[in-house]
Amino acid sequence: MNLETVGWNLFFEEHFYHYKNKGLLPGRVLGKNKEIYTITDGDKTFYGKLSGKFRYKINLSKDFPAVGDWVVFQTKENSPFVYIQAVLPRKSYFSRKQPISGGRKIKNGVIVGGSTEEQIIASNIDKVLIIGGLDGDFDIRRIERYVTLAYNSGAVPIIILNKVDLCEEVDLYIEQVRSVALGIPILTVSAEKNINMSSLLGHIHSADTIALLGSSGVGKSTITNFLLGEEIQRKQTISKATGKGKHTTTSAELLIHPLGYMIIDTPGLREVQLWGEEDILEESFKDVIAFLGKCKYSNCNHQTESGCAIKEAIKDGMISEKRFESYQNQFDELYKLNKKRTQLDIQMSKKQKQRKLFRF
Ligand SMILES: Nc1nc2c(ncn2[C@@H]2O[C@H](COP(=O)(O)OP(=O)(O)OP(=O)(O)O)[C@@H](O)[C@H]2O)c(=O)[nH]1
Ligand SMILES: [Zn+2]
Repeated sequence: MNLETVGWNLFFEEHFYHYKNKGLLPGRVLGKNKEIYTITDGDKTFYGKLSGKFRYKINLSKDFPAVGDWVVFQTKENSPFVYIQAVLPRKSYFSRKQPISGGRKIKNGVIVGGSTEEQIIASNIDKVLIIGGLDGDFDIRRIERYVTLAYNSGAVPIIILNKVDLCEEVDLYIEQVRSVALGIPILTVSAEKNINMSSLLGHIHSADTIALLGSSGVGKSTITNFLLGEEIQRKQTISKATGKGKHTTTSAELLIHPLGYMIIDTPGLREVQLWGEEDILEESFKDVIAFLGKCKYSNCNHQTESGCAIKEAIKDGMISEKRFESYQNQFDELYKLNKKRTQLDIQMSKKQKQRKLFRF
């Protein structure tokens, strides 16, 4: 066992304490293929299945092991598999809403209708790299969403503006990003031309687990390749797209660099949506929230009312209209989600009760 090399620390050690004397072992989930989990203890690789007891105990998608999780398992003599008994609490995680029943539609890029459940995409991440491209596809509103997601995950965000080789007005972009990413480091790099990539390496330490967020084409694969080196990519990835020689991520995986840092590369992370309570915006929209509650009327809609602190802040250039609009959009999205979540919680507890009645 060489647990520290794959991110083990005091947090997990404390939670493992209950299992320590029961002949159980800890390991980190590197990937999942159907019902089989690939697990490492820093030295050896194991193939794990859920134990019957654990499977019976869990109901929700978020209770299943996810890539990056620390699990507790039991080995069985003469079995090629180990048996997962528990998932240790997550220090940080990315989740998304997963539609679990029909009747859903996509409206303005947001899933509406149907039932929703939280699905963990990547767990125990230390740093999240939010990637934007300094080219024609630059999208500040996207970066703004990723900032909310990053804060909500509990990981430390770092913003990377890639393709600096294609951009002549870098400062203008940095200024825009700074206004939606308060207090987050912003690095301008070119992964392809290897410009300023050492500044990124300076933010990454041994035993760090890293995830990358960003729209299609901003350079996530190029940055991942840079960080991991071609060799690891070739050895560990599952397939390459035919013809283009481009790396495609077909399933979630945690890739380990010999220097000790790890990257979680999952297709799910690439299309992640907001999930959380409305208050997750407190961190990412500090600038807007500072003015909320300061309007003359407590039920102010921030439209045409007199004494509206938001309208005044916009007029005075303290916040931009677009920024407030983004806040409202993200808030609405979370509000709708949480209404649905409450319904789902009621459904789930009914289901649990039925199961209990059936068994006892
Ligand atoms: N000029 C320039 N091009 C880059 C740079 N980094 C990546 N690219 C190019 O941008 C394109 C997209 O890069 P990828 O790394 O595949 O982007 P991605 O974010 O992984 O995209 P998806 O796999 O669609 O999510 C490729 O053609 C890269 O060669 C850069 O620093 N400068
Ligand atoms: Zn107002």
